[in-house]
Amino acid sequence: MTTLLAVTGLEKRFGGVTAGKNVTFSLAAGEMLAIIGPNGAGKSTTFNMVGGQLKPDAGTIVLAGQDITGKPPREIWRLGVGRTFQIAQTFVSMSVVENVQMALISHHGQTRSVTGAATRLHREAAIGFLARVGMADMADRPVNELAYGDVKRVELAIALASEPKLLLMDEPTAGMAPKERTALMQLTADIARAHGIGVLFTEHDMDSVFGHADRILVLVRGEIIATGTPDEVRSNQRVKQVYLGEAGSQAALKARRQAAEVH
Ligand SMILES: Nc1ncnc2c1ncn2[C@@H]1O[C@H](COP(=O)(O)OP(=O)(O)OP(=O)(O)O)[C@@H](O)[C@H]1O
Repeated sequence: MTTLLAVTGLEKRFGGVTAGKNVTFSLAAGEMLAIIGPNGAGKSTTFNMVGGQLKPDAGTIVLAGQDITGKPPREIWRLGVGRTFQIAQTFVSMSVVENVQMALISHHGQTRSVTGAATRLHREAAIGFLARVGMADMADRPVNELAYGDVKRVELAIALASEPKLLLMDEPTAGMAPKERTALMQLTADIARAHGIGVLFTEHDMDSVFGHADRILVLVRGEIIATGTPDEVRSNQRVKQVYLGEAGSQAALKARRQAAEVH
């Protein structure tokens, strides 16, 4: 598999706190990589260094052969690192398709030239992205009338509209019911594989992680203590000791079995 993202020796300190220490990993196109670990382990820090919101103290981040280390977020986004965001309150009264059109307008750098014509621009392309997430038939509904799981799918379509090579998802299933979580993660994995998009995500929900990640990276106090397939990570003794515990390990096993039934 081709390496999409290569992260080498990232370091980040906040005063006396080590939030990243020799963080090294790679991610292939079409791969779902989860970062897990206890609160304060450095998951968001790692994420934000890849997205450009934080500058690493040391180390390199290479995306599709291009060094993006320490570049500003907007440039990193332009070079192909997308991110899912909650739809802002100001946009929820707009329709589903208009939200995706706005993302396309921004992606094509047309924000300044748009006046009142936004409703017509990129409508077809926007519906194409909605079709990818199974929301084309809801295109003209206002976002604030949708069920929460559907809002999450629209957020995914918005992120896809910038045609990212790599998609960052920070706790994508937070606040969702278990069934909706599975559906969103499965949809994300299908899209990632079909379009060769790499997905880096953090998640506290063990079912989402162990059921849908291709590989998992375990961070503790800024350091990677294990990387591997869900089964390798689940049965790793150190991970069991310092993070999952017996209950977490059992939950992970259950998630693996459920995922195997679905596939
Ligand atoms: N801007 C900052 N200033 C100072 N300390 C910070 C800052 N951001 C993070 N930290 C510290 O760095 C460590 C790692 O934090 P980070 O948010 O990356 O962890 P996390 O794994 O994402 O945690 P959580 O699961 O709670 O979201 C923590 O000790 C945190 O307090």
